[in-house]
Amino acid sequence: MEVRGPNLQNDGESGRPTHPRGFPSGEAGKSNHNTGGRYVDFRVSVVLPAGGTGERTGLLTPKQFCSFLGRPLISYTIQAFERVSWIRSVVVVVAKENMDLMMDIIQRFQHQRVRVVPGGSTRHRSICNGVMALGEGETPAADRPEVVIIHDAVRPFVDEDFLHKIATAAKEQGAAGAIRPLVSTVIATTSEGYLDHSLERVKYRASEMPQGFTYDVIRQAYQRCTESDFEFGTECLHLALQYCGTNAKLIEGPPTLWKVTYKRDLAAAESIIKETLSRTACLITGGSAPAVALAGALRKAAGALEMELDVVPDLAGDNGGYLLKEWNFIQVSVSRRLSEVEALLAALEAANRAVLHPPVVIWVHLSGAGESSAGPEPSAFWDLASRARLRNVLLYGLRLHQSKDAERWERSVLRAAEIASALIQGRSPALVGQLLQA
Ligand SMILES: Nc1ccn([C@@H]2O[C@H](COP(=O)(O)OP(=O)(O)OP(=O)(O)O)[C@@H](O)[C@H]2O)c(=O)n1
Ligand SMILES: O=P(O)(O)OC[C@@H](O)[C@@H](O)[C@@H](O)CO
Repeated sequence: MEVRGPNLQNDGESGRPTHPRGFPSGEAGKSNHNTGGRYVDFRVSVVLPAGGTGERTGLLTPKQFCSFLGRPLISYTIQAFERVSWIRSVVVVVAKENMDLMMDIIQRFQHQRVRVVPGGSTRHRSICNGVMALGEGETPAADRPEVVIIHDAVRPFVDEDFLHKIATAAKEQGAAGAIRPLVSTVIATTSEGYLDHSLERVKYRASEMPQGFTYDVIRQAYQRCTESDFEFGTECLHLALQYCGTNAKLIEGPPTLWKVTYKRDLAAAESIIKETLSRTACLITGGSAPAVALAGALRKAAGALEMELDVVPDLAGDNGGYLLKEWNFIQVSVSRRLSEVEALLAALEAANRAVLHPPVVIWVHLSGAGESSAGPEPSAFWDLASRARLRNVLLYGLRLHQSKDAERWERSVLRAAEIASALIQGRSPALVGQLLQA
């Protein structure tokens, strides 16, 4: 039995899944927006095993459902994949008793392209259920993934570049896996608990996730493996080699690929999540051409500052998910009126998240070339920011005058990106309500 999340549908035109931020991915998984221009020309789906109980944390709540800033760990992992527009679908595998909880998380955080299938008594059984779900029933061959990425749901810090390396290598080699240097030496023990021998550490690596496989390889591996594999195995790469003769390409991954296993890992994950909160923002254009043009320039400038901007025209429909997932917003207005940013503040209040962590809102007033660069009454903006501050929202103002001189305009945009990045990183109460000039 599988349960489909909301809108597990295509964009209605091209048959491609829509990007979770409300605009379609390019052809055949080509990305056409802020994913660094990465794309693949084959179909990729993901299986996230999340059916465990997390015994080693010592907590009653399975670690994948432990929350940080009001959001379960698994939601952060799913979003890491949602940001990758060339991934067509995500299958989350959870214990039967957690299916409703998982569906609630998908609905609440408006995750797209996600479906939920029941797990098994072991990790391999859960992964197998996820893999089989990708091709079961009447799924036409043309809709089946060509590559399946398997990634533990409790490894939330995975980036698109590495996913791209794994998926590409899996397509070429049949299988690919992430590895990391060993931190401790591996030793073999005798049955009496003494040292038997130690392994030469330089010859070994830790097998991590994500891993990638062609769909045929991983499906065949699970069709052929034994009950003992299902019960005691921990390595999908081994199954591919043992049962398909497919030797995985091993790719050293970044240190961020670690798995949340013990209670201390949850504290580390929370700290990293908080630290990365200031590296993304949702930029709302309001749909006007000058604002959309500014958004593109700001996104490029912000990228150089290691900040990722997701650009949307508004927060209607699927984009409403930002109110639950994003902590930083940039509202661009070509009018001096504060109505658009007032609407954003009202939506944030309705989402009621500020008690956990103060969201940052930067109102950018873009005055057009040839117009007066006068902004709103400073006192009106100050009053609005003061009211927002009472609701734990940090509102800053930034005025940007569109210059006809291309070089001068480019410098202004870069300065605006630098100021926005500094405001988001700093979250300074002292600058709340100020109308800064880029
Ligand atoms: N029957 C299982 C067991 C594990 N997993 C998933 O496999 C991933 C890695 O496994 P692990 O870290 O061992 O998770 P747990 O089995 O939950 O941890 P523990 O061994 O401490 O109980 C986790 O996302 C876990 O939810 C799964 O889908 N189905
Ligand atoms: O064994 P556990 O279930 O704790 O964790 C799973 C890990 O073994 C697995 O994620 C990697 O080693 C790669 O296979």
